[in-house]
Amino acid sequence: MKKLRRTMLFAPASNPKLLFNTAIYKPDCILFDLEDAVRYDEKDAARDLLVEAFKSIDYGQCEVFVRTNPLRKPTGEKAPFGELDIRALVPAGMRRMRLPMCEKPEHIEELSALLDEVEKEHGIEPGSVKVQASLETPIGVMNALAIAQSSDRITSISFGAEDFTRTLGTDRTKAATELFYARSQVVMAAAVAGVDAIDTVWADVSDTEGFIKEVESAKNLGFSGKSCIHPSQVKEVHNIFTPSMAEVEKSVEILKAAADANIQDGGVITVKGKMVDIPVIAKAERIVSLAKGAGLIK
Ligand SMILES: CC(C)(COP(=O)(O)OP(=O)(O)OC[C@H]1O[C@@H](n2cnc3c(N)ncnc32)[C@H](O)[C@@H]1OP(=O)(O)O)[C@@H](O)C(=O)NCCC(=O)NCCSC(=O)C[C@@](O)(CC(=O)O)C(=O)O
Ligand SMILES: [Mg+2]
Repeated sequence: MKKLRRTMLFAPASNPKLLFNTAIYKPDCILFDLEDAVRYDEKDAARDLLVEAFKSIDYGQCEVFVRTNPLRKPTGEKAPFGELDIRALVPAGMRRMRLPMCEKPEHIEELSALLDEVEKEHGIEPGSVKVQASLETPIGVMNALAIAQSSDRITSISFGAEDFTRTLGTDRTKAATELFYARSQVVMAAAVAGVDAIDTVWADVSDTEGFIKEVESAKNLGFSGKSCIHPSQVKEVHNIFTPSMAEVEKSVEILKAAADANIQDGGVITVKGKMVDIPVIAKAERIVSLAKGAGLIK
């Protein structure tokens, strides 16, 4: 059954209330942020709060990620907080992290070497900490496939449109034409590497209509889910990324007919006048797997 990552709800780790409350909105994943949503002079306090949260709060079914600070500045020099974040949070229980501003496979290799060291030092199973590489610059997007294939730790890659448009030197528009090539590159790299692709945030919380259009477009492009910044966005994303009961029933019917006709490995039939062959069967299996993951069917 596919692990669903339809929603990743960002919550600044410097906000103690959000450390307690975010799971009640039932996102598939919570993404506690230590990077851009945390003031520079609150980075150490936010990390300390998050360490305590990991030790004392049960997040239930939510998969908990931390967006740490990066290990490197854009200039290539060592960045101030990334290593401190990892050395404090892995022993506290962090097993999923997003690396922001990932630009090349060497960034993942450096991170993986640090994680190897910290896991060993604390007697944690090697490779336990899984990584989502965040591609937020033209060079990061151009290197998407090499990054996605750079380590067994990578289970997903994400796209960050705010930093992407900043570093490209353009504006983020509602039409999103400036993002089309980059988004396509990210989903194709994820498909080739066999990992999930998570789309970027939508900052205008009040514009629900625009948000829904963007989420539908992300799903149609091939993303597995979307980063969210506000609880109100979670339900909309789940609605769009969860198959409807009509789709599920149709898929179950296709799978049953394919099994009865024994065409899983080749051959063609029609179901309700529509052709069913290997790709159609595979898509029906995907829908059934998503429906099981969402608890729609057993
Ligand atoms: C925007 C705002 C301050 C508004 O808060 P407000 O409190 O004014 O909102 P209200 O509507 O009043 O909240 C109603 C109730 O919901 C609760 N509530 C609100 N938000 C909640 C939440 N997130 N989690 C749990 N609970 C929440 C709240 O506590 C209240 O609870 P209650 O009082 O009990 O009713 C808040 O949402 C917030 O901080 N968002 C996250 C911001 C953030 O992390 N940004 C960085 C990530 S993006 C980025 O970096 C771009 C990127 O890097 C990457 C990429 O794109 O992927 C790139 O380059 O592109
Ligand atoms: Mg960013």
